[in-house]
Amino acid sequence: MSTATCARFCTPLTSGTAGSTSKLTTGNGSGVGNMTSSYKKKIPSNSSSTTTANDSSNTETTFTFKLGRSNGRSSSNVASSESSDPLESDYSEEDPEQEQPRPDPATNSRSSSTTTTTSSADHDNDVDEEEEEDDDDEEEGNGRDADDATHDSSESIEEDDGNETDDEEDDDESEESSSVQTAKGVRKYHLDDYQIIKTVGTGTFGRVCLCRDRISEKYCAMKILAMTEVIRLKQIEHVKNERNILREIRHPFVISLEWSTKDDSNLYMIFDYVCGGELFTYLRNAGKFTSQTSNFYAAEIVSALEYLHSLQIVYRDLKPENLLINRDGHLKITDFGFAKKLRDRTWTLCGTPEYIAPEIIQSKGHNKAVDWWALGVLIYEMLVGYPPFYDEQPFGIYEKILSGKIEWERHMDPIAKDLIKKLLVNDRTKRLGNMKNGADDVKRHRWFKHLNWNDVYSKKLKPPILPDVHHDGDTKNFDDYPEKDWKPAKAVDQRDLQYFNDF
Ligand SMILES: Nc1ncnc2c1ncn2[C@@H]1O[C@H](COP(=O)(O)OP(=O)(O)OP(=O)(O)O)[C@@H](O)[C@H]1O
Repeated sequence: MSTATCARFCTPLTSGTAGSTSKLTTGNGSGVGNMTSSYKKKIPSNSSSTTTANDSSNTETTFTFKLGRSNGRSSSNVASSESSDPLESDYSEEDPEQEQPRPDPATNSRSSSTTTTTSSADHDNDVDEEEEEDDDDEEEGNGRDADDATHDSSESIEEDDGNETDDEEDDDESEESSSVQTAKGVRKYHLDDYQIIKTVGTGTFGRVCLCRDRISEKYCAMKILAMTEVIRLKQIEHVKNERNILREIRHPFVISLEWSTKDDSNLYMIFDYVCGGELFTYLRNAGKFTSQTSNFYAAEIVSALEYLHSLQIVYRDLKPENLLINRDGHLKITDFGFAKKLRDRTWTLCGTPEYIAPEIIQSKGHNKAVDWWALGVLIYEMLVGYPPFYDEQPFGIYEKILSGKIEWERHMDPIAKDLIKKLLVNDRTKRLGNMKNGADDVKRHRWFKHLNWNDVYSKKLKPPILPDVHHDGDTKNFDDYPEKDWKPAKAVDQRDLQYFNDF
């Protein structure tokens, strides 16, 4: 994500009203326009065939949506809270001009994002209904998810986080000085250890910079999130989830969090620097990938999803923008801002319109199955060059997702097509990856039959693309962001700082 405007938008998903744009400028957005135009050209005006791949449930759900700037790259969505917290009340901004969805299949880039939530009444109904039909639920416990719109306040966040991933000892230490982190047991970290070199990406709340660790001399990426923005956009829970989950995980195809801290204005997360840039860029430059190339990336994602799901973590934001290519050509999944540790289904509507699963739109509660749906969308997009459900407006995208109709290219690899069809099944109890054999069903699909999955995990497969980089700190694969655009974030007061006590 390297766009000028906010990459995440929140929209309450409630009956009958239309939301509007919330424009959040955080950078200059250079380098995105080309992507947009090449994407536009690739949206077909008609297709060779259309099939219905699933049970195409009807829905009478009406929703509001918030429009952001279309720029060829999708914006992530965030879940909006219906909390009465005054800190959160100014988030939505009305824009009557944007009220009507205007589906136009022949145009444009990936749509901007939305954020939606559902009413508590709906949730209650859904719980009963879904518990009967979803055979994957039992293993995820009985607790109602803290992302439920009615519980999406900062209070519930803290309760949730405390039970799930927090290490109290670490929290105390980082709170005191923001210079000590004991997870590795050997080093005292301090922000001054990091020399900021250059901005390589922007996000909803701030930016990601290339840094040099003065102690180890390693390059790393520092994600800087302005606390005022995190609070204003009601993303306290998601940001804490992100940090807590990242602290828990380690996998070859998942970004590694080295350290995190805060001061009185920003939250900081230090990651390995992945110098190859986003898969999105390579895909847009190539137009589409071969079946072999798509297979390679899909296999690494399957390996990562299997790992995350084994920890009851649902990722919820799979898309080419969040897949970085390392210098060795292997993937690193980044941006765990929507990741969620499951105890049961979760209800918050978040994700990116083109990648959202039907059960999210229908507010049925959702679980790991949403990641397998998104994998189907991703494989399609890699092979075809654009996503299977496309419209200028999120509303139109949602309609297409729910219709279950997929347009297929005539010359598409039939085995890959078969896998996509089995992933893009509306009924999640019949979706590959979400049935009783879990990820094994995906791994055993014919499209992957040539693979040794241990070799995949051990990075023994030959990467199809090696990024053009000259050294580990090379930034040529990232857009340029004028550094003078950045103003120091405002310090938050003591009361607001408490929201981040355990960060
Ligand atoms: N470890 C990394 N190495 C190199 N670049 C990175 C790294 N992490 C993030 N980036 C770059 O910065 C961009 C923004 O990162 P990220 O998506 O994590 O931020 P975000 O604030 O969560 O964004 P969003 O608001 O879109 O969710 C990425 O798309 C990527 O281009």
